[in-house]
Amino acid sequence: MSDSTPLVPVHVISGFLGAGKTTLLKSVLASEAFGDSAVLINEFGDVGLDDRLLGEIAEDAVLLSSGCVCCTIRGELSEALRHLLSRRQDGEIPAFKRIVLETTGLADPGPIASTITADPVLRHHLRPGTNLTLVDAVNAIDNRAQHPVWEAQVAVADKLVISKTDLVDARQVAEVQAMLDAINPAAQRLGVEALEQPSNELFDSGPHLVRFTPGQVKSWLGPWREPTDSTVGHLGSIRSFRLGIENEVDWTCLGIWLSMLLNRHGSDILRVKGVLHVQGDNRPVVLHGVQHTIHPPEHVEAWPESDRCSELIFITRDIDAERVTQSLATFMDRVSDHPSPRIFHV
Ligand SMILES: Nc1nc2c(ncn2[C@@H]2O[C@H](COP(=O)(O)OP(=O)(O)OP(=O)(O)O)[C@@H](O)[C@H]2O)c(=O)[nH]1
Repeated sequence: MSDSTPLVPVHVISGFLGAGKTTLLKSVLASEAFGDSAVLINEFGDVGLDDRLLGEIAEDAVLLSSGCVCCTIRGELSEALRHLLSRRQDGEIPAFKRIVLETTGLADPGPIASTITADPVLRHHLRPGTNLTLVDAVNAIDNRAQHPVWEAQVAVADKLVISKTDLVDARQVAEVQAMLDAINPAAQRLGVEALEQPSNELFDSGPHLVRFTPGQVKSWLGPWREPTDSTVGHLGSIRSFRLGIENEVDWTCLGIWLSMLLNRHGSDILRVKGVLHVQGDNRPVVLHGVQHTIHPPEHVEAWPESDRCSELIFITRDIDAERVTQSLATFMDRVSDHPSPRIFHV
């Protein structure tokens, strides 16, 4: 486990067609806070409309007046990322501190993390960053009903922003918010001002970037909102739940169980986040994963005095809390040499 890393984060702007991704990217590019970014736009089809909207962008990476490097992905993401790195290495483009990737509106951003971590070259230079998902307030309810990828985009988000709130009434915004609470209660919510005046807050999440004070340790898991009765009715197949683990956790045992779970059900475990009290370790360990990928666990400075209970948050498709709780409890019981902790879900 490493405490700090020089790897360049790859942040992802996701959201269904027309949600406002390019509009946000334009604000990002105009903002001084993001002057040292490389921007990748993943276009669907042959004609890159967004790059025309952003200005004249050639197929190869170009330097924008903002100081950012921008290019369009025509082939595989891994190739585009390698190309960007080799051009940086050769001094053809300036060094950059982050990569911002705008996906197509039809993309599931989940596999992007594993594209980076599974590639032996990319993982030496890059790491997955923040998944930011835009949700169009006008069309969210219909999009959810008709396009399963909409739910996947919401489920993997670290941060969610509702766009176009100016075009709907307060009741509709509240309904969209409730829907998001039901799917991904742990994602941080940013207000619409985050789109107009982008700040570092857009892409700051992840254990890698933040040095927590003890009081903030659990806050990394995000604000947990209990789904209300009115939202539970239309949860669909995606659900979220929290596992609490009392007493210290046998890290080896938990690691094996999680690998087995993801190996078998990875495509249905959309997101896992956790803060763990590991046996023999005084510092909290944070863990996060997206689908098949679990990122290397990292230490956080210290626990708050009052609460050392481990927590894992799951967002799953067609897998319920009872099953996961039972599976972990049984595995710990049979495999761990240490007394089994009490495991419960909420
Ligand atoms: N009224 C209003 N319009 C918005 C807002 N955000 C984006 N738009 C408009 O919505 C339209 C689509 O925005 P884009 O930024 O192109 O959306 P996108 O997600 O990049 O779209 P695709 O590339 O097709 O997936 C544009 O006309 C934007 O000006 C918003 O918050 N309010």
